[in-house]
Amino acid sequence: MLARGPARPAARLCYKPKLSPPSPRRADGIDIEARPPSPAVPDSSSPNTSGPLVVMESNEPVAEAAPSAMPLLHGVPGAPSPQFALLNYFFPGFSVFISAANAYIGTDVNLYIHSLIALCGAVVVWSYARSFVWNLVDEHLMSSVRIRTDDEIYNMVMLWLSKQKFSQTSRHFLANTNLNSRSRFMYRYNDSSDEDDDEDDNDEDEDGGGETVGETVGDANGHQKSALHYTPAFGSHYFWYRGYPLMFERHQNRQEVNLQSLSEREELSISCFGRSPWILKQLLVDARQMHLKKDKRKTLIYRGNLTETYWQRCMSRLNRPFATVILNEQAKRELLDDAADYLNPSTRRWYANRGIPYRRGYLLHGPPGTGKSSLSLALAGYFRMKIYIVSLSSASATEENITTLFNELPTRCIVLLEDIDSAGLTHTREDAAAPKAASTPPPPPPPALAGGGTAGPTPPAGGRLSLSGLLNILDGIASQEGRILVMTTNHIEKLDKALIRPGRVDMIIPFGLADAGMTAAIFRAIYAPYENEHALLHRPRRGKRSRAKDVCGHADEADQNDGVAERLRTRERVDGLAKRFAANIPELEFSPAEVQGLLLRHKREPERAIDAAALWVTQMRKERKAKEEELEDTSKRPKEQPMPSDAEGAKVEDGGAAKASPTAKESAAPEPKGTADSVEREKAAETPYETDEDTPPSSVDSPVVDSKADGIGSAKVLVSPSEAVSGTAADAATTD
Ligand SMILES: Nc1ncnc2c1ncn2[C@@H]1O[C@H](COP(=O)(O)OP(=O)(O)OP(=O)(O)O)[C@@H](O)[C@H]1O
Repeated sequence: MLARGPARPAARLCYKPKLSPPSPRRADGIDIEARPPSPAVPDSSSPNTSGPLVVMESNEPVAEAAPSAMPLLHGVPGAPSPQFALLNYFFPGFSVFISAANAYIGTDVNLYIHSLIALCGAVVVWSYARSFVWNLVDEHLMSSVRIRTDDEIYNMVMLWLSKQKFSQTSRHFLANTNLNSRSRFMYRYNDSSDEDDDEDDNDEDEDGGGETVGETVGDANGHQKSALHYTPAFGSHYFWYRGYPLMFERHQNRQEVNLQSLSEREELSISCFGRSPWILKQLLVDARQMHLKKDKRKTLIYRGNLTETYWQRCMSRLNRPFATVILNEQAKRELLDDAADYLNPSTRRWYANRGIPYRRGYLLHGPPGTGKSSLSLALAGYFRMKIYIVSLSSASATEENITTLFNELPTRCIVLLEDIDSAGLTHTREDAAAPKAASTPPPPPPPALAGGGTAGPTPPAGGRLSLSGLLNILDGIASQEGRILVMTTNHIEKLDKALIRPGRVDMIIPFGLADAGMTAAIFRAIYAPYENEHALLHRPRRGKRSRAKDVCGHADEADQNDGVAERLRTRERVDGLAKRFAANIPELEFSPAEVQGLLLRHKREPERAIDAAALWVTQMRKERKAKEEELEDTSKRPKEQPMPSDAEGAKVEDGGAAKASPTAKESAAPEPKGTADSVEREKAAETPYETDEDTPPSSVDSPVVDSKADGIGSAKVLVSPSEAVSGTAADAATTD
């Protein structure tokens, strides 16, 4: 449709020539007009402007709506307006946006360019101003604390955070199965067994009605998987703490560019308003207490890493109740009283006033498997002390290393030196290396020491710890005060008098083989039901399936309804059975550990344990006899055979001399494997199965070697396959 008329001559005069022929896209890429060129539009260059004006009506609005979009208004035809070009330069795609707005909304955004530029400027200025003001506020009106991953406080704060509501509800969060720092500086404090804590945490939550923190998941077999903990993601998070608004920030520390993973490079900070940081300190105290509470029911065990000379936290065990260590009641009471008196805060001053070094030492001695380590652990748990174990028979146990370790000990702790007789301290290295060492008793201590003097034998070559070195570490002038030293040995007679003189050892506690009373007590400890477990006894024999269920800890309804009365009845019955069992075991012939081994094979069937006792005794005796004969053969052999090679000698030199001493129990001679007792004796003889590869193969029926049941020391302990599934029953029964 064409129109002729004088309605808008100016518009036509001005625009038509420039729009003809209209181009869908200009040289600068800006869409101006999407309409097809109109053949009726006269050429602007044509001088014939007086001719009839034929204009497409549809072009009119374009001519009117476009002026601001038309850059030629500003001069050079086809050139974009400066603002337009600038915006397009800084915001690629801006022109597309403008065109789209033009085409679809009919709005000319160019009209608002100035406003837009002003807005952008305002935003930039605001962001700068805001950060400037915020920095000022932060610096002068706020307090903050930074927490790095290489300090234990990180673990504490993370635990605390994971229990806060804002962590639970945060939309951006990190899920962790292990909250502890991965920093290599911190790794030493980490404890793989802490995963077990989840169960305890949940218990506490149930008790205290606290927030749900971890979600421990059990599989069909009742095995617990690690709990999930949620902590706020990287960035800033705001929360309320004791009525104060606080800000938690989690940063990635980009300056530390190394091969560590992301979580190792993070840093936490918590800020509060006000110039006083007391609320932050309060928060840290809370976090610390929560962390300590987590370990409240645990005994923390540290092991001396002699290569890198630091104490490595190797595990935490539920406190072992003192009552579960079967020992002469009077001896136990005396030990407890003595330790309690020593640890009393006023005692330290008492010692200091009299110039007496504030130290206490106990020596526990007796045959293997009689409860020495168990008592040490129970003592640590009773007084809530950490236990530090160091192996003096290690090749890296030099005087310097041990001194460094002892200097790092906290003031209140238990230091455990296990099997001190086997540390090779009573003789020089040269003596120990002598080929006869494997078959002859060690030489008597040098005369200088026999009288209790502190001068030791010649320091061994290679920097190994000497007796005098150890004595200096234990109570030399530079040695630390405040700790309790516990030494255990199977051969008190081998120890130098200097080592066990009063002042170094203040109480000697003997442990013995099981008498009737002990045997009955062990029986009761295993079969008596505890409040937190369903009765194991007197279940009607059921199908395989239901028995398997019990093993996995699923209590059936009847078990759940077991009341106090039933427990009492069961205990009475167990008492009677215990007496019967004790009557079947000869007194002072077997160690408590050996008796416990037998019972653990029938841990849900006390009657069967009683029935099996007689046969077990016969087998044990047979095995012992066979072992003694082998031992005799072995002891005769050196006379007929050539001397051992250098390599064998070196083994003995590495602390093996005492282990190879020719007593029936401790002989290193090969023995038939496969029974609990033979493996127990392997433990006693400290057969050096250091790695899994070295572990002898075990059949289904034979016990397997696992980490030590009492969790102390690196020595291996023996558990039956069923124990391997459900844990050490005796120990489980004794947990609080
Ligand atoms: N007197 C005891 N009371 C309770 N349990 C005992 C006793 N003796 C041994 N046991 C049990 O036997 C196992 C081994 O005990 P423990 O390690 O304490 O013996 P030990 O005397 O330290 O042995 P070793 O001299 O070989 O180190 C543990 O599971 C422990 O529960």
